[in-house]
Amino acid sequence: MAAPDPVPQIALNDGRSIPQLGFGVWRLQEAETPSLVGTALGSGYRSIDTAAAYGNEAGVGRGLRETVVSRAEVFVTTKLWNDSQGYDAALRAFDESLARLGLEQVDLYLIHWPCPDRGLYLDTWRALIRLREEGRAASIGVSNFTEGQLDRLVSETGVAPTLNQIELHPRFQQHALRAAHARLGIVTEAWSPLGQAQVLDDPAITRIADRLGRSPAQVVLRWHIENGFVTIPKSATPARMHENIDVFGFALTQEDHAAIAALDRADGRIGPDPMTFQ
Ligand SMILES: NC(=O)C1=CN([C@@H]2O[C@H](COP(=O)(O)OP(=O)(O)OC[C@H]3O[C@@H](n4cnc5c(N)ncnc54)[C@H](OP(=O)(O)O)[C@@H]3O)[C@@H](O)[C@H]2O)C=CC1
Ligand SMILES: O=C(O)C(=O)[C@@H](O)[C@H](O)C(=O)CO
Repeated sequence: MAAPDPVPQIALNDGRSIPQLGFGVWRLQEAETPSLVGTALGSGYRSIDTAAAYGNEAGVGRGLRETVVSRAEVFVTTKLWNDSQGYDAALRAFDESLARLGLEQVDLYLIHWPCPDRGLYLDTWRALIRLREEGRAASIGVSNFTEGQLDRLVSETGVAPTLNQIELHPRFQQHALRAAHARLGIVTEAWSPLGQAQVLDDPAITRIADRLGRSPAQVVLRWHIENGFVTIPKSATPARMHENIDVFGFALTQEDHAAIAALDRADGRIGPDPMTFQ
């Protein structure tokens, strides 16, 4: 199989950068994770997105240790789960994640969900700022935060997250939140970029795929790339993992973008609502 073109880097507001396309590992079983991480790295991925809640941080760590790719070449993201919010609890949870990963530092540490009813995301953010100051989390960010919650982090601490990882795919395009990110200098990272495969059989996508001689997943991922998002598709299927990173050798037209823009729906959310998810 030919090697795909290299993945571009996206600049973060702290002077660092993140590969624009990475490998998401939600729902990978711990036992299969090391070998699939190895396959991803062999396919050219240099960014892995895990979380304490995924139960596979140890598998990610093992996969990283078992590869010939050096640790310095791989951007590792993990996330703090909701029951570990609060200043001291967040510091403990971070230590536990590092121990499971077997790493001394992660490239990016995220608050997984804001959990507004807990009232702790601001204290949690202060803990992440400390972790960044200590250098153990090279960059820090959030996931599933709303515009109001992002504004509050910035106004209370003066530190904007590097990125906000949010549900984003052709059926749920998040225009308002993306505009807030642009205003605050926050990168948009898309989770469930393929809409958990539910958008792949949409005729608007398959028509473009047929014309370009590409797969529907490649069309959707190319749409993310051309919009400037960071994106983290998941697959447990080696051929699809390779296909998903091979999206840098073709381009969509303005007509393609218009057709995909028309797929946005007010009720297109697949995952939980960040305002209520605990
Ligand atoms: N911060 C957050 O709250 C969240 C973060 N995430 C992150 O985002 C990542 C990606 O999101 P996820 O929800 O997994 O969904 P995705 O949108 O990445 O879709 C994954 C699904 O699509 C299938 N698939 C992948 N590639 C192809 C392809 N080329 N052709 C056909 N089907 C394909 C996979 O099947 P198969 O595996 O069988 O190949 C799987 O069923 C997660 O792994 C996680 O890292 C996800 C949800 C929430
Ligand atoms: O995958 C993630 O990162 C999530 O947060 C999801 O698992 C989320 O918890 C969910 O979809 C629960 O149904």
